[in-house]
Amino acid sequence: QDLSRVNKEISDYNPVTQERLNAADPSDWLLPKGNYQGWMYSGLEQITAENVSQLTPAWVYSTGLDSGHQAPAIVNDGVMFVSTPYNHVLALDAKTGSLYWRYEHDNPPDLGVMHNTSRGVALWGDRVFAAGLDGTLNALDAKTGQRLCQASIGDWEIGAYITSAPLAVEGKILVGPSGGEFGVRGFLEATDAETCEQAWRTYSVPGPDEPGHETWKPEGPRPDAWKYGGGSMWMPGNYDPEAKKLYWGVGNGSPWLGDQRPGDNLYVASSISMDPETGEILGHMQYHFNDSWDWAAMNAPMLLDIEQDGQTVTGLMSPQRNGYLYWLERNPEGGITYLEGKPFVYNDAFVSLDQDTGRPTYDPAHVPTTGNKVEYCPSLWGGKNYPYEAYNPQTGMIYIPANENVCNSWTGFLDEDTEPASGQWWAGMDLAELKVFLRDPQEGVGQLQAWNVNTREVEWTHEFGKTMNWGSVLTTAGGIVFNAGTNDRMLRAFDAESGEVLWEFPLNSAAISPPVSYEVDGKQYIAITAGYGVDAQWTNSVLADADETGEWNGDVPVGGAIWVFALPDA
Ligand SMILES: O=C(O)c1cc(C(=O)O)c2c(n1)C(=O)C(=O)c1cc(C(=O)O)[nH]c1-2
Ligand SMILES: [Ca+2]
Repeated sequence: QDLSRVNKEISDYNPVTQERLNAADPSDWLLPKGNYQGWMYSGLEQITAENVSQLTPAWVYSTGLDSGHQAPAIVNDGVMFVSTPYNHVLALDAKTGSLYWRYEHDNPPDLGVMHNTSRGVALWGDRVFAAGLDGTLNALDAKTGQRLCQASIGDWEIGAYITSAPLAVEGKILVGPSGGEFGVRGFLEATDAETCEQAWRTYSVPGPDEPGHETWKPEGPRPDAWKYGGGSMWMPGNYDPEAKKLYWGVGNGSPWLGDQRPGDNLYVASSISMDPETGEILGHMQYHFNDSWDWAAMNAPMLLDIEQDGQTVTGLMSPQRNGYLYWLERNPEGGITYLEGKPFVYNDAFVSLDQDTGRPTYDPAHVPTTGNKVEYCPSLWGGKNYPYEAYNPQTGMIYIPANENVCNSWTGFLDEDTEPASGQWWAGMDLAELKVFLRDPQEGVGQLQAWNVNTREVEWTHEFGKTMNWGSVLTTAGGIVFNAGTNDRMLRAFDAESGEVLWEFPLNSAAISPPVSYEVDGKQYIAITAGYGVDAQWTNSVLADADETGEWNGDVPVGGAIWVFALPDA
């Protein structure tokens, strides 16, 4: 059937090669985070801290859909691709905003998934790869949006839907399904970009005879807990093209209660390195063993150089959902070693981190257990959730979209009535009884924090007040940091050095997608898709309802629109 409506076929499309992906030409935005290292950094410098206050909309395009728009605009040589909730893909002229084509994925009519979002597409050759909530990976003709082939990765009926952006590496398209709340055993799958055939699949929970399987002790209420242990890989990873190593994040354990799956539970709540040819797991850093908070570790660490004992080492950095910022070392063989971890928000469950390994010591009062009501901070959504942090090599700072001051409590139970991986909620807690609250009801929540990579200290913090921050961060060679994601629906520009607010603009809806930058015909653009929904909207309304100060805006408009900004013509 015809899933793509073609308005105007794209002529002379510029095919995407490994060389182009490795080089990350700043006029393009070919990867979810701009480069393989995961920096959310643009080398363009036409828009500067001095002139950013003159930014004006160049064009706006309504997606025609509501709910949470989380995809960055992917831009290849003047052509923009945006994926939406319910898996539409729009191809647009990045300069004018006129539509080339719209692909509407044929999700089953009875599709029901917990997060109906999409975090972007992958480009390879003359194809666009879009995952479906139904668990498919779809290869589209970049010129027309026609579907050329399809792979079945997950199965939404067991809870293995896909929200992640796929990542293209050396002719393979890598993506994993969600399912950490549904008793799905997580995995990452590589699909051949040409044939849509499976190249490899690696489970994040090791099976019998695989290293790490011993961290799933057959001693709890379910001796075979590993079979449905969660650890979904629901965010796109990063890649070291020189060492040819993948870096991916692994999500929470399933169910959420660690005492129902005794042991450390590798590779839940870990960053792992993998061989892109075979999918073999080569190294790991588990941030917190036996995850019991849904804190997960789904965001891959950024690849950057850091200073350690007066030496420059190849490193990894990651502000994790558990509220700690980590400095790690990576070696060419894929090994990952811990250097340091520091809290960027209040965490009451970690008493300390082991100096050599980073392994936390827990305060048992704040570790959820079966049969008990337990309170902990940060909340299950974490000190930050899926939004991307950014790294600016010119300032030497990383910029973290943080949420301080949010805590929660819930009661764990052993669910003996539901089959794991049956598509039914299987987290071992009842969402209807979840209580989300502020540690200090007078204080605000959302922040943008700037940390110096080498001194390992905070340089500045912007506090947004009575709102969460669900916005990914973009930083540029023009000395700017862009961030949206707040309930006042502003897109803001900050001075990258000082944190001063230089510009703000109210979008039609709050934007929870990553801002990006690109260039066409010598002009620099900033693009962001607005469209509030999913957990950002849910947490905001919970906190607005609980607010007693009257300062919390619970009335945020919805609706998807792609916004593109530029400086006025001289
Ligand atoms: O464990 C998982 O498989 C999984 C998947 C997803 C998802 O696919 O969006 C989310 C989460 N967990 C999650 O814990 C979470 O807080 C979350 C927020 C959102 C969102 O889109 O707002 N998705 C997800
Ligand atoms: Ca989860």
